[in-house]
Amino acid sequence: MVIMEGKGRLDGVDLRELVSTVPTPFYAYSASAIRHRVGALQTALGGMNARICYAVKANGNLAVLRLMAGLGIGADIVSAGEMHRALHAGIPAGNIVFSGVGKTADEMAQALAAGVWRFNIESRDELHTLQTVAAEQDVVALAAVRINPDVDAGTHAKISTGKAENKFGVTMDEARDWFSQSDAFPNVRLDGLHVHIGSQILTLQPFRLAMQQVAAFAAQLAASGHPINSIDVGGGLGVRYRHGHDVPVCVNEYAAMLRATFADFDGTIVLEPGRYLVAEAGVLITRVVRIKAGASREFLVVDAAMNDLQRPALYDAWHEIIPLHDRGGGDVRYDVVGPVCETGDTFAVQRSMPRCQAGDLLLIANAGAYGASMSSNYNSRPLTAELMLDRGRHAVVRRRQSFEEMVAGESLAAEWLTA
Ligand SMILES: Cc1ncc(COP(=O)(O)O)c(C=O)c1O
Ligand SMILES: N[C@@H](CCCC[NH3+])C(=O)O
Repeated sequence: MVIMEGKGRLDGVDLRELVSTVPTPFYAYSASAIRHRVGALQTALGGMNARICYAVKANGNLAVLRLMAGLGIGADIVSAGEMHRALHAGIPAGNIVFSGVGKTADEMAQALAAGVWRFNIESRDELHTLQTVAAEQDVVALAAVRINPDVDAGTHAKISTGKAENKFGVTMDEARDWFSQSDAFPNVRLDGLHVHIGSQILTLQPFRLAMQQVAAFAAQLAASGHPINSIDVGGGLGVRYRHGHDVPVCVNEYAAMLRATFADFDGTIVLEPGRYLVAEAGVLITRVVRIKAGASREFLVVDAAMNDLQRPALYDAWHEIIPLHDRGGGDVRYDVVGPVCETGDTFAVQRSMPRCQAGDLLLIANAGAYGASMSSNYNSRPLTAELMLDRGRHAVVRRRQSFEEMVAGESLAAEWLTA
C-alpha cells in the first residue's frame, strides 16, 4: 500500500511511538491512503455522470466520514444510526442513499424528515411502508428498486448478495409490476434501479453480467413509459488482502465497463463502494501478551481479539500480520490468537513469520474496512481506540471505551430484583 513507508510507519507516523500514549490494541487509519483511493475512483469515473456514496458500514468512524464529506463523497446508509453519523460528520442529506432489507417505518420517517436523497427498496412491503410514511409527511420519496440479478459474485457465501437465494432485492418481473402499478404509490417516485451483488469481488465478469441485466431492464422500462433517472451499481470492489493470491479488479477497467454498459443511459450512476476506499488505509496494532507452547503448536497470544476484528473468525479471512520489531533469525510458524474464550478467536493459523517475544508489537494489515465497524464488547472487552494519521500527524478520533461507558445504559434492576 502506498502509505506504508517501511516497517512501522504509516502516513508519516511511527506507529511504535504511538503506543507510549495509546494503549493497544488500536486501529490507525491513513487519511492519505483514503484520499488516494477516492482520487483514483474519481479519476476513473472522469466525465461520467456519477456520484460516489461511500458505504458507511465499512467504517463509520466520524473522522473517516468527515474526510469523505470534504472530498465531496456522499453516503450509503443501512440504518438510522448510520444516517446520524453521516449527517453529524457533514455529509449532506441530499447526498445520502438508504439501502437495506429491514428499514423500519420509523427509520424511513427519520430519513425523509432529514431529506435523504433516495431509498433503495427491496420488497413490496417496504414500498407500501415508504408510501405510507411519505404520505404522512406529505412528501414524495425518490426510490430505486433493488434488482436481484441471480449472479454469482464468486466471493465468500456470507457476503454474496446477488444470488436468487439471498435475501436481497427482487426479480425484474416483480420490479416490472411495481413500475406498472406506480399510480398506487403517489408519494413514491420510482425512478431508479439498484444492484449490489456482493463484497470483496475480484473479477469483473460478475459485475458486468449484473450491470448488463440492469442496463437492459432500464431501457425496457423507459420504453414502456417509466423513465429511469438513476442506476445505483452498489459496491463490491475487492482489495488485495494476500499478496500473490488476491488480484483485485483494476478500478479503471471497472469504470470502463460501467461506461460501456451504460453508454445509452443518460441518468446518474451511483456507486456505493466501502472496502475499496478504506480497507487498505487501516491497520490494527496489537501487542504480544505471551507466547504459549501448545502440545502441537506455538501460539502467539496477542491483546487484540475477535471482538476487535471479526473477519478471520467469521469468514476465515486472511490478514497480513507484520511484527514491528526486527529480532533477526529465521521465520517460525505461529497460530496468532486473541484472549477471547473461543477457538475461533484466531487471526492466523500456522503463519510463517519472524520469531517474536512477549511485548512485541504486531501490525494487522488491511483492517480499515469491516474492522472497528464490526467490533463488539464480547468478553466485556472495551471497544478499541481509533486514530487518524495524516502526513506525519495523528489524532485519537475515538478513544478507547472505558469500563464505565461499557456498562452505561445497563441497569442492576436493584429496586425490584431480589435475591
Ligand atoms: C447495498 C450495499 N452497498 C454497498 C456495500 C459496500 O460493499 P463493499 O464494501 O464491498 O464495497 C454493501 C456491502 O456489501 C451493500 O450491502
Ligand atoms: N463484513 C464483510 C463485508 C460485508 C459487506 C456488507 N454488505 C467483510 O468483512 O468482508
